[in-house]
Amino acid sequence: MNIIRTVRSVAFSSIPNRTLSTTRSLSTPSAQYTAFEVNDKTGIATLTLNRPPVNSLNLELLTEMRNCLKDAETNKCKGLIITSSSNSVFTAGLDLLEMYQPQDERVKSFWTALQSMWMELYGSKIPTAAAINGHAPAGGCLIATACEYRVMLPNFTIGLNETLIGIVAPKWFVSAFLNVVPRRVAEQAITQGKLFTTAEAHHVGLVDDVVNTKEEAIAKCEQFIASFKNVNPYARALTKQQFRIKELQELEQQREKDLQIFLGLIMQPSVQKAMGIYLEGLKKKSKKQ
Ligand SMILES: CCCCCCCCCC/C=C\CC(=O)SCCNC(=O)CCNC(=O)[C@H](O)C(C)(C)COP(=O)(O)OP(=O)(O)OC[C@H]1O[C@@H](n2cnc3c(N)ncnc32)[C@H](O)[C@@H]1OP(=O)(O)O
Repeated sequence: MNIIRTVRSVAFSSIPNRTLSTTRSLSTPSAQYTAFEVNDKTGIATLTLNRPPVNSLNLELLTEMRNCLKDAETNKCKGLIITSSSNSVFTAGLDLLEMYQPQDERVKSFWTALQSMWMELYGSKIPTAAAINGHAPAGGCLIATACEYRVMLPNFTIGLNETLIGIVAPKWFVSAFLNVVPRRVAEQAITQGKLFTTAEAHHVGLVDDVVNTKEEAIAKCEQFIASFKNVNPYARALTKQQFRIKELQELEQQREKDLQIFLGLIMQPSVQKAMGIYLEGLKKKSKKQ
């Protein structure tokens, strides 16, 4: 696999136009699981999740994602695309190992990092798009629905499958899902823990477009971001905020309560048992392959 490096704090306005190389990626020693590149010509940033084998979202990956999101906004990038370095998994969602038999302080930091990353992405002032080039269960779906636009490759799955693991998708997971699919579809799917195939997701509006390759997916995201080229960025950001402020304020005001509810739920012996069985099943399946 290519080693992807990360750019930090590169002001887009300070990047000269270059004809040969059109992306800039600098390394920072702290970035382990993400690549962050800014296209010199378009000003669009791409955040690539790179934590093999399945990009499961642990504390470190979530923290890196948040830093990249902040950088994209601070550096006035024209938009942000999130994708994966894997050919088959966008992200497998939250790292179950962070929640199974967890250490007290770490699991608190983990959930707090998830809240922060989500608020940064959902509330981002710049246009955001997900190029979903693989499976996107649970936390993967959360990231996709926090973006303004989603394009997906065929024959993968996406959805909030928490109930199948014996856990509950918090309200803010559900509210972002509700932005993109009708309430009746959402209630049925989330209570069932349904994972939609790409075709089903497209049918219900969970994804906006379906294309065959990652390159086409990135191009679609770029087109979406370019569709704002004649729109005042400040007016756009304030307008977007009007649509999203309620969920953001709700979580901001209830962060501690949300954390305590999360801890209370995952620390229940029955939930730990269900998670253990689920993880065991994943490991058995993985060994058979
Ligand atoms: C009232 C309000 C209350 C609120 C309370 C809050 C409660 C908590 C809410 C938590 C919310 C979020 C939930 C999540 O995001 S949980 C994660 C859900 N994810 C999944 O179910 C996906 C599981 N994975 C898969 O289905 C598959 O891995 C895949 C993504 C389809 C990819 O398949 P694959 O064949 O390519 O890879 P596979 O062989 O299965 O896996 C390779 C190794 O990776 C391990 N693994 C997979 N997923 C995870 C994961 N999410 N976390 C940790 N580890 C994972 C897998 O076990 C294999 O490991 P190994 O190689 O055997 O060691």
